[in-house]
Amino acid sequence: MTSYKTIKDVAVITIENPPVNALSLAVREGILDGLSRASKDDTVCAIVIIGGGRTFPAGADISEFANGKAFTKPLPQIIEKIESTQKPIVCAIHGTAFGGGLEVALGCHYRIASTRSKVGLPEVNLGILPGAGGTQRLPRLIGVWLAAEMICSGKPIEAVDADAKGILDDLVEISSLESVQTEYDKLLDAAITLALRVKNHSLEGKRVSQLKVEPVSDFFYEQLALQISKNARGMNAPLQALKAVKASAMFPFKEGMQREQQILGRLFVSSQAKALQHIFFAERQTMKIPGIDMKKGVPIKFVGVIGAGMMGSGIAINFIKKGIPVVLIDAEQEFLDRGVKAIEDYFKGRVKKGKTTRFLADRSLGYLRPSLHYEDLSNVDLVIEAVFENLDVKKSVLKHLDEICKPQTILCTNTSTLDIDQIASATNRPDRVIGTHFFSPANVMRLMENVAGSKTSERTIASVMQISKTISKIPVLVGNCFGFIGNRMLFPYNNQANALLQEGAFPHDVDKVLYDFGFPMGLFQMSDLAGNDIGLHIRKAQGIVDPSQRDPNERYVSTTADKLCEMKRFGVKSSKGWYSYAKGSRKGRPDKEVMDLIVENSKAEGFVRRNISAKEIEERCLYALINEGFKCLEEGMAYKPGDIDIIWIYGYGFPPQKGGPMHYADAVGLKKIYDSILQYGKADPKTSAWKPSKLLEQLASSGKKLAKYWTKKLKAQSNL
Ligand SMILES: CCCCCCC[C@H](O)CC(=O)SCCNC(=O)CCNC(=O)[C@H](O)C(C)(C)COP(=O)([O-])OP(=O)([O-])OC[C@H]1O[C@@H](n2cnc3c(N)ncnc32)[C@H](O)[C@@H]1OP(=O)([O-])[O-]
Ligand SMILES: NC(=O)c1ccc[n+]([C@@H]2O[C@H](COP(=O)([O-])OP(=O)(O)OC[C@H]3O[C@@H](n4cnc5c(N)ncnc54)[C@H](O)[C@@H]3O)[C@@H](O)[C@H]2O)c1
Repeated sequence: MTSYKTIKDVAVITIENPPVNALSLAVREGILDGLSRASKDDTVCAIVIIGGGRTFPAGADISEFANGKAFTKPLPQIIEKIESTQKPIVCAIHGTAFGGGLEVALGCHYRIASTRSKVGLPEVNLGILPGAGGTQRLPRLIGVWLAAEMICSGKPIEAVDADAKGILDDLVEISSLESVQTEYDKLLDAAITLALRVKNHSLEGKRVSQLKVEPVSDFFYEQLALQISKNARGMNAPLQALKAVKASAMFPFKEGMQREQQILGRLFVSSQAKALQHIFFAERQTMKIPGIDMKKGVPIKFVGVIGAGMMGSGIAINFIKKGIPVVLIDAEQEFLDRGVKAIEDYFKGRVKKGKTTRFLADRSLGYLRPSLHYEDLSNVDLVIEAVFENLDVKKSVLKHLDEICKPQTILCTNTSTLDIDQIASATNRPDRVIGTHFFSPANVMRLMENVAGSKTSERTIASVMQISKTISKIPVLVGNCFGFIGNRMLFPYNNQANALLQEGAFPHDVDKVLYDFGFPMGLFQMSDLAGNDIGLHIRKAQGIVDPSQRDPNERYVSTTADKLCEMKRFGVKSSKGWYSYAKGSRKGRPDKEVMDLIVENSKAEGFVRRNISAKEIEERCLYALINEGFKCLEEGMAYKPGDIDIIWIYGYGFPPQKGGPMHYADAVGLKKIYDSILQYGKADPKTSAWKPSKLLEQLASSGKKLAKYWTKKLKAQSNL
């Protein structure tokens, strides 16, 4: 896990724990061993600590938090040992020196970094704080203001910025074209040169823990706490981290460290830390699917996008930003021009905001080729259609593509609801047809539901999952069912919100509960933002708007939603929907007209309105959502509970500190949820969403947790 060598009388401790050199127990032991050897060897005049491969450690080994290994030879002790070593220690940073990695660097006496590297303390994103002295050393090095900002936001910074802030002693210029090996060689060279230069220098002023912290006024802490409460609403760790930073300015180092460790201890066992660490791993597990070998994917070097509308133009941006050429097709010149303009405007905006340069923006735009002719797609490796949501239109587009594209081309559909198998049946290559469900805005939202049809091949799945990663998306493979996973689960959740209106609640009551739970906005606000006509369109396609076509045994909850559309209350775009909006504003106000309509409809539909508690609103919306998640798992439409959590966090704003709906279900207790579902179902027998999932029933009665049960199940499958 570490190696040791000497170069020109400098001991070099190299951390070798790929892929990110996490500071596992074996690494910590290796560092201790290296320090001891170097201290004892009289020929060694200085020490360099460097990461092997592509990076300096990206942090403590997160998997050791759950199994308790983090407490054996804990990192704070190792860093204390580094700092107190009598020979100068130079830390050489490339890649990402994050969390414990940066804390190790802060324990070293000198720090140099490649200009390509990044440093940061992202622990708050995992529900904890920099717990190896980061909250005490960083303020001593760069001052409370800058340190608090970095620690409480968790955002990494570029090496050049870190140098300007005073974190680094020197930078090693590395161009973007140089290989990681060249970067490593140059960095090591510079580190040894620096080590030899300072070998006889006193370490006075080089041990960061001995530096003084300039106190700042309480006003600063209050302002930052306010900002944190707004930007990281509902998250505990950033505010607790701020307390630890404050301690650095109030107490000597040793006492500050005690405060840091006390706060860390509390955060470590918090439900938020568990949830956020679950999300960290779940996000990285989406590519691991039983029976799919991701290495079987074929490289995608040339892409076609059909439909230059809102989704098509956003989808095209993802590829050209990564230098993958795109032919963008539309049926009409006017719509093609509009799509191209939207793409150009996007890049102009980025240049204006300083997020890219004119040169890079032009280079990306150079990869875009607008066209009205399908024939220009004859050579692409993959095509994504984003034309109107109509089965016949999509089938005819895919049939045409099947005739024009080379036989290996993968044909993707961005449908939100339609059956992938039916769309694939229009082609002679159903094995190469797959759903790629982007979320709007497609160039911003990181989630992609990739939908496998019954005939989609392993190669097609692997290719699409890989290209999704290449364009920086978080791909989740899902099964082919109505609404896939995200929208399918949205239906019962939304259904309960509307049912609550019939029984006594108003939109702002429901939305407040969901906002307080941690969603960025409630369901009615979301519906107003997306456009209430979308829901109506779906209900019409389901044939449930016309009372004569409805199943009399299923409760209909959308009378008010339907009437809102009749009244042209489509939402923000028409300045009125569930709420009313001042022109140009997205902040809605409760509207008497809507409230009267809700009361009138309740009466007409035979409900006696009652006060509904926040607890009931929360339970009904969330438990209906969770029950559907269980059904997706038992039907094999979702492969892992964590996949569902990722979809809901990245696609629908489920609060990450609660870990996603399936993690949250385990935290609440499956028996409690199951019993409540039975109770709500008894009171409302005409809502099929209350029919409990078999899987939920089985786990609730056996007292098992979903996460454990599923991990065991997947293990058993992979051993078959
Ligand atoms: C007394 C108590 C003592 C406690 C002291 C606390 C000390 C400290 O303050 C706490 C920390 O450092 S907290 C940590 C603070 N640091 C952070 O929060 C940084 C977390 N890491 C990242 O942000 C990203 O991984 C990078 C940007 C580093 C690389 O991105 P990329 O190139 O897209 O790569 P990728 O796909 O993301 O990962 C590749 C593989 O590495 C795995 N893995 C990664 N980091 C890991 C870790 N720390 N650990 C374990 N594993 C880690 C990852 O799961 C994946 O595994 P798989 O099996 O192949 O799926
Ligand atoms: N809008 C969303 O929020 C969203 C989210 C996820 C998925 N989707 C799905 O993405 C698809 C597109 O949605 P949108 O909102 O971008 O629609 P849109 O109406 O903005 O764009 C559709 C474009 O397709 C073009 N088009 C229609 N038929 C064509 C054909 N035969 N050949 C070439 N071009 C053709 C139209 O001219 C138009 O420019 C739909 O299937 C939709 O369900 C939409």
